[in-house]
Amino acid sequence: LVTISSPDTNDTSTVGAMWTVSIAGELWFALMWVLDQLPKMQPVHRAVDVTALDESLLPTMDVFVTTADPDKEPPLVTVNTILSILAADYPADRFTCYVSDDGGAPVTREAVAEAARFAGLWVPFCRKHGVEPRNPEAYFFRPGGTGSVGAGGYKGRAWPELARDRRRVRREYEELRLRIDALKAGDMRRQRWSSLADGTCLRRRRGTVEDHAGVVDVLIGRPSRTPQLGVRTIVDGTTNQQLVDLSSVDLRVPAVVYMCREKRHGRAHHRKAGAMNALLRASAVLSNAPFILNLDCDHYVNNSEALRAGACLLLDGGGVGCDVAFVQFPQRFDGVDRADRYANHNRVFFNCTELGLDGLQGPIYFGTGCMFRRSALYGVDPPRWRPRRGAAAGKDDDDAIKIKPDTFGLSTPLLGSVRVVSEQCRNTTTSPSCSFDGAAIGEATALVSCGYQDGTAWGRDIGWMYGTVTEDVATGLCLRRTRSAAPRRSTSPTGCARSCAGRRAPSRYSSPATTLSDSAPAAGSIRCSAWRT
Ligand SMILES: O=c1ccn([C@@H]2O[C@H](COP(=O)(O)OP(=O)(O)O[C@H]3O[C@H](CO)[C@@H](O)[C@H](O)[C@H]3O)[C@@H](O)[C@H]2O)c(=O)[nH]1
Ligand SMILES: [Mn+2]
Repeated sequence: LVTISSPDTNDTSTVGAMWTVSIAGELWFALMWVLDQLPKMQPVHRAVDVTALDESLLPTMDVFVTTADPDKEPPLVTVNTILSILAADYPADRFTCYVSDDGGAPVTREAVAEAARFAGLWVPFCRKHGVEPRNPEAYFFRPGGTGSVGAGGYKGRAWPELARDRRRVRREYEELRLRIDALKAGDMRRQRWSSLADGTCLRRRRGTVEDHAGVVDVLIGRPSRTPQLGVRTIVDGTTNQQLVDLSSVDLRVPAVVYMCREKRHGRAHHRKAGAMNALLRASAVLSNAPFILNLDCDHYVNNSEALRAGACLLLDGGGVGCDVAFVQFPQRFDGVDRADRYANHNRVFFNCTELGLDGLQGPIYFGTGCMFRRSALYGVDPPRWRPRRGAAAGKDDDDAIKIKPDTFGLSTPLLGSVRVVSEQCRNTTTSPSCSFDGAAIGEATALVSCGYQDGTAWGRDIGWMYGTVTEDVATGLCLRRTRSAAPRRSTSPTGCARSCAGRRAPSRYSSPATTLSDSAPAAGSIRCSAWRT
């Protein structure tokens, strides 16, 4: 730098300015580097032992899938995501898959119904042979998928039987793909036709329909509590041909609910945050599960034990599970490059930064692949932060929560469900009542109308935050925001302890990150399809 001089003139002022700017730049980058290193000083590596979970005490779970535009997010990708969820290793009667279709597209609705039908074969097949991953496209056709390899990676008992079953299921899956292609082709024809006939029904902005009624539709109801074994075959409806012998396999498939929130021209819809809050409300009056897993439609569950692993951390988290607001799974983008030259596996962020942040107050919520505690999304403080109002009377009523109607809106069933959840942290094992009857569906439809949130705290103090394009980061940070006084109790709550996870030092709600996918095969991770939209 010292030797730089202007060749044409003796004017040293230009050189001085350049020198100053470059030194300032270097100092800035040095500061950035130091700031970047500080959060990584205390990385926390967690391991879970899903076998320690008591099967009969597993809490219920609601899984939310968001999709918005069938042109940018192919319905086949959404179908595969849904199938990877339905086939997850979690009791079928204890979780519900909610699919939000923000575009209100008939093609998405039909594709979800196709997925629900195909799940009747795919889910028992996965259970029978313990296949991984449980996304059929990845299983059959991706380079890492075990659906095309020999007996080497096989976990089940009967290799010849797997080979036979796999051939048949693959044929069915290929037919499903063709049906979805046909749906898409039909949809495009319909659009062209209707745009000629009646332009008003196609008010579109950036690819998504902006004007449609709210719909809540139960595609698969809640299955029975007891396994349905002993059925000899699944019979193909058209050819009456035996497909797969499922005589000793549980045939139950988890419940599937299709939802499309109401959208009206000129109203603010708040993009994904609005869709997530609509899902939160609708699911509250249907299944009201204490734990919620959130996935974008192009992010599938790569490991069938992911739901159990997340539940493990939320239940126990090293003895203070009730203080854990969310568990963020790593996101890996598949299929771009096996050697990962373009860093699609996000190793620096998920294996380093997020673990470091876990050692501080918890990692950042990254929009997808995240398991939440419902009460945290409602702004309910964790038990050790609640004032001990009953202490003077010798009674600990920490769990008593004040729920104001103007916060949540006027729906009485919703307020009732919020009360149940906020009092539940000590005992997530008593499943809330779950109902998919006509009254509940009607209430859920009212809750996804676009006027419901007017004058309430949705998007501000509860649910996903509005007013930002990165609602994920904002929501994650708000969950850790300290609102009440310092903790009164330092002992861990004992009601939901399980022997499974790592250590914790939170301020308010904490949120472990998991790197489970890299450490052991019995682990959870969320994989992303090859593209991002
Ligand atoms: O009006 C909308 C817009 C989007 N989405 C859904 O939201 C998700 C994410 O939207 P996308 O446009 O795909 O954003 P990305 O940049 O791919 O997503 C990343 O960044 C977002 C904003 O930070 C996060 O919400 C996402 O979870 C994260 O994966 C997708 O499932 C969409 O279907 C809706 O449901 N309604
Ligand atoms: Mn996306």
